[in-house]
Amino acid sequence: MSTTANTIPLNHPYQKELEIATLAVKRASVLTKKLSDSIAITQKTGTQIKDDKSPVTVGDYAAQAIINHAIKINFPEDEIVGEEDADTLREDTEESKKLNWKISEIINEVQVETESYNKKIGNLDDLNEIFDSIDLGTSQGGSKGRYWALDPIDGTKGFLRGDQFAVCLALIEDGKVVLGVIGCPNLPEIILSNEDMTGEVGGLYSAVKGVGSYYVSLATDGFIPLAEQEKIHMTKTTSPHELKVVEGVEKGHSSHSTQSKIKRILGFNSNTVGRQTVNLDSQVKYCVLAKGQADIYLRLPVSSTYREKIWDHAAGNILIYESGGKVGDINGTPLDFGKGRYLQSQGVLAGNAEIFPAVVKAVSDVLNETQDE
Ligand SMILES: Nc1ncnc2c1ncn2[C@@H]1O[C@H](COP(=O)(O)OS(=O)(=O)O)[C@@H](OP(=O)(O)O)[C@H]1O
Ligand SMILES: [Mg+2]
Ligand SMILES: [Mg+2]
Ligand SMILES: [Mg+2]
Repeated sequence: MSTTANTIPLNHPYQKELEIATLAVKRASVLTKKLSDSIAITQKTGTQIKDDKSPVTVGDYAAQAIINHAIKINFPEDEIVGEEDADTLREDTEESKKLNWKISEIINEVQVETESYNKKIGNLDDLNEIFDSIDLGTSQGGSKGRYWALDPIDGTKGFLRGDQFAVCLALIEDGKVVLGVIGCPNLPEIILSNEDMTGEVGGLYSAVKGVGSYYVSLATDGFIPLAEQEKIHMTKTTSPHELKVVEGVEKGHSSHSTQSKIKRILGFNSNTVGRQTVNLDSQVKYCVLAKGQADIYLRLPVSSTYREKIWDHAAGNILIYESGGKVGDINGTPLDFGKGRYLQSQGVLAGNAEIFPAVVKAVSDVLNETQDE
């Protein structure tokens, strides 16, 4: 536990929001971890074809139902910008029936396993309640008022590969993120390189505006007050040989070739680039950065028309700021979460406060050079 732990005020802002968000994300993390483990087992035994997307679909809907319900019963005035809606589930088809059965079964199972949470975040009893809860996620967001941004499973592709994924929830007020909670069910505590990831698997990362960023094992029971969690910090590293970059796995989500050019400008060479790059799906990238296990996150756009969704970055954004880092678009301009369900800007860069200006400069050099070609 951190030596600075006792400096956290017991009555920090957003205490109730943090407790509810934590219990909801934890319950959803238990659920998605079960599904993720079931994919790993069936893949090993060969009983399931690799591109069967049903576990991730069940997980997406079930996790959104659980988290939306927790928000609704505690903060009935708040809106939710959620990734999913229940339109498909309401269809009268055999496929939907099968899916619905699986969704209610796993929700029931997890509610029994985490029964002590029911007092605070309630429970879902029937399918209509589940559909209605999923459909609470239709808010358009914006620059006024209070709403939550939810990605019930971020890193769908990672989930299906048995790699990294995250349950991500953020609270936004007047377009600014004020709280973020990320459950990382498959994330080892120590990330050294693509080949070297060790320690306990499963982490919970939380940040509250003005209070800080914190880590606690997902295996802990219930809500652990921030004073008892580990306070985490970004690095201050600027030395080219010590820098570590996190980037995505999917080449369709970020431009690995542009990122290679940027890394070269930052001083990486062909001998060190492997050790200095860690590829991870989902917002676990922000968590690894906030915990001081990497210094830079590069997400250079592959297409000029793609706009990032707010639920893909809101929780990670506050985690970086509250641990002492910076986040921006390809120009280094802070991300604006008050423009609706999408960001208007392109790409994402994050880094420790010392290295961030050099990253923005390297990105600008590479993008200008590409334009001239
Ligand atoms: N073209 C393109 N560019 C950028 N981002 C895209 C693109 N297409 C999809 N997405 C979104 O990427 C989300 C997953 O991001 P990751 O960080 O996991 O991608 S990566 O595999 O690690 O590169 C993923 O979130 P989930 O759907 O929740 O998995 C998508 O919202
Ligand atoms: Mg996502
Ligand atoms: Mg998702
Ligand atoms: Mg998606």
